[in-house]
Amino acid sequence: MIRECWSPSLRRPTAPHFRVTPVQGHLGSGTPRFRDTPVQGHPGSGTPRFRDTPVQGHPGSGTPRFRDTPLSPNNAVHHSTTAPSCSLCGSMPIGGCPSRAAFLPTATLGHRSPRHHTLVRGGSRPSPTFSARTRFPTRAVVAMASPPPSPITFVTGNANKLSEVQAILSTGDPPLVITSKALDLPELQGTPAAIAEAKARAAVEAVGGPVLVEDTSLAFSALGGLPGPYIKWFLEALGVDRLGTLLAAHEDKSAHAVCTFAYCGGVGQPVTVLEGRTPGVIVEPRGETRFGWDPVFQPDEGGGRTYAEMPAAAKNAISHRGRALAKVRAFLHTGGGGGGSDDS
Ligand SMILES: O=c1nc[nH]c2c1ncn2[C@H]1C[C@H](O)[C@@H](COP(=O)(O)OP(=O)(O)OP(=O)(O)O)O1
Ligand SMILES: [Mg+2]
Repeated sequence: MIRECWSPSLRRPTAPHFRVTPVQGHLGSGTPRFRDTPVQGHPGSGTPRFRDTPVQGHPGSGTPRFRDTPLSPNNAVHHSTTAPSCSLCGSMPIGGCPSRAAFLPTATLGHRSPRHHTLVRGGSRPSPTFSARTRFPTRAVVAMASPPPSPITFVTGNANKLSEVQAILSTGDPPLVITSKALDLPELQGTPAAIAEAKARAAVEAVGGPVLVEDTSLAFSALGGLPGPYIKWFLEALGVDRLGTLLAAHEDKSAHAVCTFAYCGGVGQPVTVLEGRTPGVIVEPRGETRFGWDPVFQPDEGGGRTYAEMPAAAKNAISHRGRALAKVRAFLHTGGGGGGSDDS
């Protein structure tokens, strides 16, 4: 079986730009996954973007590290304000609602850096039910076009990711409706595609319906692609100011940001993986320290600015996340997600 995806700019596709090809026997899942296989004429199709690399189970990966409790509609309204989040990586601490926010011990979150999750506005500790780490706006509803699969839930523990995804999907053509759920899913070691797929499988078990997840990498050319999907831990260990020291001994400061989305329509259904990437260089930090490694990543197409120096819309227009979401939108709106598209 081959599914085909088209450029998002084409409402009625006329020419396939890439194919989403099933791959068997990945991670012992028993069901095929799909990988995004470059074909003729697709930008960046010169080399395969995914490699099938066996992934070993990561200790403790079998279960989510944090539990979450579904919010009632009332809660969703109550939490409609912006939740506090880690100023460095965007992770959201317990109590996304400012009126109920509380401190969460750094160790509980697996964050070793004291700069993470230390500032959370007042309120008491949540009830034991909320051993999950966060509450945050759980409704990311935007205008609905031709409905892809019923509500798609974007599962992430990162408030900054969520807001970028909301902004991109709501302004895109066609717009896409998503809801969201704050869960910190287990992350395996392996390729970005393998990690994203495993996150999707964990997410679909937790949500029970169509889910979208993503995993973000920052790959340094001089280091053979590392930190890659492990950037989160390097960022936490070094802080954004010292991230560049990893390249101190190298002249080549080039890097690329990669966003790997994985979509799964339901429990037991195949996972589709779609990737966006943006090339750039690692520089001394410049701009607002708001989201992860934005201050040290200067995209080649950014006019000399770092991501952190760019307005949100400018970043989204060329970002790894924007590019990946363009593919996600095209995939879903051409019936790839199993929803009611008439494109055949
Ligand atoms: O556009 C971005 N600009 C700057 N930094 C970024 C970006 N996107 C992700 N990041 C950071 C967040 C995390 O430190 C690491 C990715 O790790 P990653 O596991 O994908 O994210 P996460 O754990 O925060 O959220 P999630 O619950 O969706 O896995 O890079
Ligand atoms: Mg993560």
